Amino acid sequence: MTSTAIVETTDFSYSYGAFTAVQSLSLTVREGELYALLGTNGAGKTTTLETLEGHRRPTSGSVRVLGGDPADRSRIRPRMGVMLQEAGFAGDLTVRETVELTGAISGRIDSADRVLDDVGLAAKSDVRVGQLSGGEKRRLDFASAVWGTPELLFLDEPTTGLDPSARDALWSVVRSLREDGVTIILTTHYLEEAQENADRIGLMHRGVLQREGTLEELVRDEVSRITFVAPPGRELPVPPTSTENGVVTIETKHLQRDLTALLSWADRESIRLDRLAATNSSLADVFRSLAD
Ligand SMILES: Nc1ncnc2c1ncn2[C@@H]1O[C@H](COP(=O)(O)OP(=O)(O)OP(=O)(O)O)[C@@H](O)[C@H]1O
Repeated sequence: MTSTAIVETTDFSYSYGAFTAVQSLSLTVREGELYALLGTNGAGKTTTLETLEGHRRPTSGSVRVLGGDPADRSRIRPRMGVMLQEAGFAGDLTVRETVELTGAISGRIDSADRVLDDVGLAAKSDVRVGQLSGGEKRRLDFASAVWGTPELLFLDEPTTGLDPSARDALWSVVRSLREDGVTIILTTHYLEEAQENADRIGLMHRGVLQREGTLEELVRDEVSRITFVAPPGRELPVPPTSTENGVVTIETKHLQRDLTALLSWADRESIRLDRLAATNSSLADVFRSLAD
């Protein structure tokens, strides 16, 4: 990975009137990275994306995209693909006409057959956009964003409304774009998608970037859980965090050490640990710790 900053914000804030939606955000996304901007509802993710895309001017602070001002449309447009939450295509154009029109506006060169095939819309190319299902419209949004392989791609909740196979197909296109070196900024409420695909993750809450790092860095300080049902009245080798309806829960930051202690003890004492499960800390745990 090279060290060129593709997106760089310094102390960026955005206010809607008296309400500050994004507060002092300093963020750097480097060339070839997939950065997932996650957060609670109303955290300021879309406002941030819309500013990076050049649709809003920062209230204060600086925002640089591809080395300059994102509002400089003629410079940025050929280099950037954007999949908004709602695109608003003209309903009377066909799928092919739409993707060719938005492609022409981008200034990048591509073929409608190739792009529509990639996103699974080849069979719908002559259908009018107004007749598409919600999920098919999302795929058309995606097709327009990836037309001509932009250097920088914004995906705002790209898989919302997609069925599991359409979701897999979208991620397979995203992975091949990554192989081509495309820098991607994503927002999603599907944490497992960020967990699987992002190089780095930023977590926003109430306008503030609260945590940022790789998945490993983010979950490092969260607790893992061991649960089981053990015969009552036996002293456990690791103190339980809670016991409810006979199910013992041990919360720990040392999963391997405590699980080894527990299993060795059970083996020595010939104790059966029913319904034994060990769960690693996940992004969902980090996420929950954000919200009050
Ligand atoms: N046009 C607007 N006028 C006034 N307030 C707005 C406007 N657009 C957004 N907001 C407010 O700004 C805050 C941030 O909104 P934003 O859409 O950026 O959040 P988000 O993180 O994308 O949320 P979600 O995950 O729910 O889509 C919210 O409290 C929202 O109500």
